[in-house]
Amino acid sequence: MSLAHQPSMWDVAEEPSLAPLAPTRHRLGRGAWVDHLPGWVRGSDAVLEVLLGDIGWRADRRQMYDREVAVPRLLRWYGRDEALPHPLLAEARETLDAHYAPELGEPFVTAGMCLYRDGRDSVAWHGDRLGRSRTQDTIVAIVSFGSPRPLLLRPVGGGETRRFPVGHGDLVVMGGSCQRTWEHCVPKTTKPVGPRVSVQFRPAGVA
Ligand SMILES: O=C(O)CCC(=O)C(=O)O
Ligand SMILES: [Fe+2]
Repeated sequence: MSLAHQPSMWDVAEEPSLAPLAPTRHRLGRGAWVDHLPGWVRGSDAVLEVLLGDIGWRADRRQMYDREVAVPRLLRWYGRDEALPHPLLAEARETLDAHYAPELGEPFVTAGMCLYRDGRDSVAWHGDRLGRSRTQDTIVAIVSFGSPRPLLLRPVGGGETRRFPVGHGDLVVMGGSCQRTWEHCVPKTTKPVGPRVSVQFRPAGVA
């Protein structure tokens, strides 16, 4: 066998794995906080490749006043009983469960996914307030893959905007009263950015 055909470490994509879950907590005020851990997932390329594949992404439309408009991102929802498309994501959910159980008191059950195809895709200012999160504290954990985009947060009713970069393999966790007392968004950008996939883990009854 010639040397040229021997597999070398350079040919083999890094196996995805998780760094120790030791995020930095940012207290936002009003009982809201954000935990941020850049680079939580190592070797994220293999996960991104699966997420950008044919996993059943849906283009939604919604009513906006008197017209129907395209939702500016693709969506995929994994309910309680559906296997996640990459084992690293199941491991991430288990690790998040163990870490946040003392505060959350219940497991993360669903995984909502958004695919931002380019800078024209976005999510407008909102809180995840469908369900119990409208009235109760909860935790939403987001793992990002692909091109970095910022997640912005601002207090409901106005105030200073906080900016958390969410890049390939980064973890951002919104907790406490964050969904009720703050809003978040991923703005559009005219910069040339590639696709980004956001994986949001939520407890039952929160959306
Ligand atoms: O893209 C993100 O990380 C945020 C998505 C989001 O806020 C949502 O789907 O509720
Ligand atoms: Fe959200």
